[in-house]
Amino acid sequence: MSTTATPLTQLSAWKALKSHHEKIAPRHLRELFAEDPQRGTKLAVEALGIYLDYSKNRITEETLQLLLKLAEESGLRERMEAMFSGEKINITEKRAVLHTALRAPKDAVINVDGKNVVPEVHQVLDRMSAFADRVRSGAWKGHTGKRIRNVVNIGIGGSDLGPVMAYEALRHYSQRDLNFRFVSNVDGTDFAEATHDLDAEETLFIVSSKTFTTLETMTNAQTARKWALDKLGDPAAVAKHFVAVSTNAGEVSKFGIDTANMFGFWDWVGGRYSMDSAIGLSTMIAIGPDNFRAMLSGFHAMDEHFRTTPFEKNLPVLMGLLSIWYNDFFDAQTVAVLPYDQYLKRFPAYLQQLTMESNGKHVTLSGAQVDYQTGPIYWGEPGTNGQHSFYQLIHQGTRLIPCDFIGFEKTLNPLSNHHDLLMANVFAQTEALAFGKTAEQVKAEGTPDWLVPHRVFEGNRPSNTLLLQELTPETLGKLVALYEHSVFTQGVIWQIDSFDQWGVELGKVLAVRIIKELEGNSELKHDSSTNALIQRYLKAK
Ligand SMILES: O=P(O)(O)OC[C@H]1O[C@H](O)[C@H](O)[C@@H](O)[C@@H]1O
Repeated sequence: MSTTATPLTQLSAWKALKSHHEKIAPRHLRELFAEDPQRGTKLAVEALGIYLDYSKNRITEETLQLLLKLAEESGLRERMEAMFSGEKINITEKRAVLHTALRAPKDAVINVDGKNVVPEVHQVLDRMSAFADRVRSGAWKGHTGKRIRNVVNIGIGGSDLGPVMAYEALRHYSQRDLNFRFVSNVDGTDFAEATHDLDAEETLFIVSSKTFTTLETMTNAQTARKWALDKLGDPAAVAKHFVAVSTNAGEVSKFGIDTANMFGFWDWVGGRYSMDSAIGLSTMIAIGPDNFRAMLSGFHAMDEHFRTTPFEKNLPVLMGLLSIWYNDFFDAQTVAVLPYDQYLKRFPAYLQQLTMESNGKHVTLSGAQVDYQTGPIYWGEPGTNGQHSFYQLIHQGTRLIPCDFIGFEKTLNPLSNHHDLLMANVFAQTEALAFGKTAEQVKAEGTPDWLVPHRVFEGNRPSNTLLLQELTPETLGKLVALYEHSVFTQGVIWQIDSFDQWGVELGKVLAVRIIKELEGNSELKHDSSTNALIQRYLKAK
């Protein structure tokens, strides 16, 4: 694959956007809405039951045309095809990027190095389904003959965030007589608190790690093994209480898990794109194979939408382009993701890895230093909690924070008027952010002059509103894939490798060196700060 492209800032659409931005920056959303009474429905798209209202963005028709031209000039269409067809677009690791194959239908053909990967994907899904059914029905017994009541997923990064997010998101659909826990942090507290009330005879550990070498996960897995064997006595118990999810059969056997109890995946699945591979085993046990497959069909529907829909109606492309607009032209540093659904409470955390590990890059595919900003910081909390915490800064602070509001037309828990109150807040927040409140309006309310400036809302603060029908496994699949492809769109435009994560390495290597120093008496050869910190810790130990 060629890595030489016209530098981003030399593209004609980029240059045009630069000067266009000067025209748009002083314009207020109040004026833009006043100029076109249809704006609120014109700048909106609906696809796959997802309604994206992007009218409350600081854009005009011209902005949109220029952004769409930027996507064309960046070769988005070709790069998309390269990804979907299994080209090795992760150039620094020489790997294909095929999370889309994980949700492809059985009869699809997707070749990697001349081999169709789809049959293997479905074989693993079938094995997962059979296993999940046995755990759910109680047919799978622990070592002492008791049925499994607790499922503990041990993993970190992509081997944790997807499973936790999906479990929380789809809790409504989960089998309620099974408990699910997630252990990720190497801090012993995480394991201790997750297991303190569990009976080992009824507990199944899923050790999830793509590489099966990750320090945190291996440490937690060893601790789990000891915890289980201390209570169950017999090393043969491992076979009934531990299964592995990994690409590395060798390390799985070394750990003592029979590869018959291993569910595999492939190096063309990135960790942060792996929740619908075998890494989703805990999700499948929770919601059942049929619901899991419904989730995969949601992912697939969004894949097809992304691949086949013209850019101007393409949800991930539009969202990706809007993110570029604020990040690169307005110098916005962050994006707030605000789901108005308690079940999506871990969605912002999940998105942090997806977006920031993917697009937190400072060189282009050819290794040149970029001279523009790449991935913004993603953050957020579910509404309405965030409103009583950090929204103050979004409304009246000095920074521009584009927001994604996510709401559902129907609730899964219709208690009195809760859902109306929740949704009223979504609509009120986006309205307040966009239109604010002028000094005249504040004065007209009888506010004393000295207080007026404090109570003025400038407005002109942009947001997207995503309105979905109902939170189902299928909808979740669509929503996650929407963000995956938005991240891809942005990475293509920035000309970066969105699929490696070298930035995680240095800290890991240094930690390994320091672990030895904490255990032994070796001489400390760090800088004066690191030396002093380590010495202080060693003294107190
Ligand atoms: O699944 P594992 O191999 O254990 O990796 C877990 C995580 O750790 C790494 O450091 C990467 O930064 C993540 O992308 C990955 O998801």
